Amino acid sequence: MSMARDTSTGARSAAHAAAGPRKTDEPVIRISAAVKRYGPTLALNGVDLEVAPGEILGVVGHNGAGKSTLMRVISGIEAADSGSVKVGGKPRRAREGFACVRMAYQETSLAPELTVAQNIYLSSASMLPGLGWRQAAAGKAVAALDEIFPGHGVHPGDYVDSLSIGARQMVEIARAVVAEDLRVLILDEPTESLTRESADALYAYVRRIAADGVAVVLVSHRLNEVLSVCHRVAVLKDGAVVSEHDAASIDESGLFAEMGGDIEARHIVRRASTAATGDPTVRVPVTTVQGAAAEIVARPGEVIGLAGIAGQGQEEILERLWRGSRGVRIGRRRAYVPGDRQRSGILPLWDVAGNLTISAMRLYSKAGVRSPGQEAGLVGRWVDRLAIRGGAHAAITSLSGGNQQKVIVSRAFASDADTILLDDPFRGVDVHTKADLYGLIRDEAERGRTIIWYSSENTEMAHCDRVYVLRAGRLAGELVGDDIDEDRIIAMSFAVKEDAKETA
Ligand SMILES: Nc1ncnc2c1ncn2[C@@H]1O[C@H](COP(=O)(O)OP(=O)(O)OP(=O)(O)O)[C@@H](O)[C@H]1O
Repeated sequence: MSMARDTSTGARSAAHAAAGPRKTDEPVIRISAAVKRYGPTLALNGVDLEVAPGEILGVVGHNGAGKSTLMRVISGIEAADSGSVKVGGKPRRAREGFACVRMAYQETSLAPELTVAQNIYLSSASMLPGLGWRQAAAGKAVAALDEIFPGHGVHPGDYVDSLSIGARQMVEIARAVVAEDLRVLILDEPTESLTRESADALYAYVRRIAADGVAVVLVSHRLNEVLSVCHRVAVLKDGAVVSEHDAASIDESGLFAEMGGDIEARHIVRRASTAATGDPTVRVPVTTVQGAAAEIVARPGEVIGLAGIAGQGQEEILERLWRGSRGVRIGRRRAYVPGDRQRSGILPLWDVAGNLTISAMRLYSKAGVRSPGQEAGLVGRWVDRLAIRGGAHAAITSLSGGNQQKVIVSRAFASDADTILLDDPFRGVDVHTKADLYGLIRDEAERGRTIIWYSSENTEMAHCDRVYVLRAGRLAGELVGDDIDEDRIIAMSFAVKEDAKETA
């Protein structure tokens, strides 16, 4: 169960002690001057990159820098418009792409209405028998999941749609490694939805296969994880590799600076609420870990955090608030920002403007007649405010993952909601943008809005005025103001003896 990121130096030195790239071998990936355009967007602008067998390469860069595009080109799903891309010394074959490259996607590529085993079959049919494929696929699925994520709890007969976002991510990774001749494994933001234990298990697996000679390319906004796990890091900016480093020779600040970010933005600047006033307008009855009746409350102008180990009831509280379930008190004007943009976030057939204004349309129409001018103004303001790369009229699906998430956040804040519910909304958003979003949350609270925010990143909770820590669906304690820090949240998430004191 996850709570925080592994920043331990122990993990880092262990990684660097692991077998490294095989310098004597030919690079397994060799890219020079790769260019890729999507209409007017130059997604790759002359990429040069080499990766050796057994090497773990980190690729970092801001939202829209071109990371996912580069990964699609390395896997051969898409061809570069120009330049040379070779894997295993050979160019891409039009239909197959690069057969020895497998990729686990940021947005899982699984078919939601099929089972885990059926999904494994779909992506690995060539290595499974025609007769008895069902059992063979189930066997492969279990073997891969057991090897990477011991104790995963996923059954091959489970329908993907019924799985949690974390379990789907595990299946996505397992699907990728079931391959006949795996020489390159690409992991695109693999840990955004994983618990800390699962992330650790994944990285242990990555080190094992790298030691066996598989090249691994890890794309992540979690710079601490990249530095812990990778041998080398390439920084991508505006579609080009602007620098490459041995992981041991650079730190997070250095990488961040090269990505083009403001280094200060990484540091949490707590801004205490000055706007929180009056009686609570939001009330949710809960039970404490000792079994007593209690309430989670929020006032206008407050930023309230829901914290603890993932899956301890935080999302259920948001859902009760969103639905206005029995016993819950909340105003009618409320907006919800999902973390799972694939399942409940984007409207894939609409453009950015449509996705952004859907909740605010009522505000900009008179007697049912819409006002395109006002809507365009609203969209323009939010596209500028959050620097949504792609602009108002781009198809939402053409945006990078992080930019799609910005649109969903904007949608909620652009509405007239006075309570905003945030369900771990910043997955896949780069560090710099996150800092902007923290500022946005605080500004909107100052305007009198109530923000209720679940985050699986405990460090983010320092932006809240008060934090409720949950354990096994119950309230384990409350932290206020400067007392909110990761250590206390973790202590409350696990504490048993101190419960009486915490919730007194
Ligand atoms: N299919 C597509 N159609 C049009 N534009 C695209 C498409 N895919 C990517 N782009 C554009 O190419 C640029 C690079 O996108 P890409 O997804 O590679 O960025 P990224 O670095 O992976 O971002 P993130 O960190 O947000 O996932 C963006 O401006 C994006 O809007």
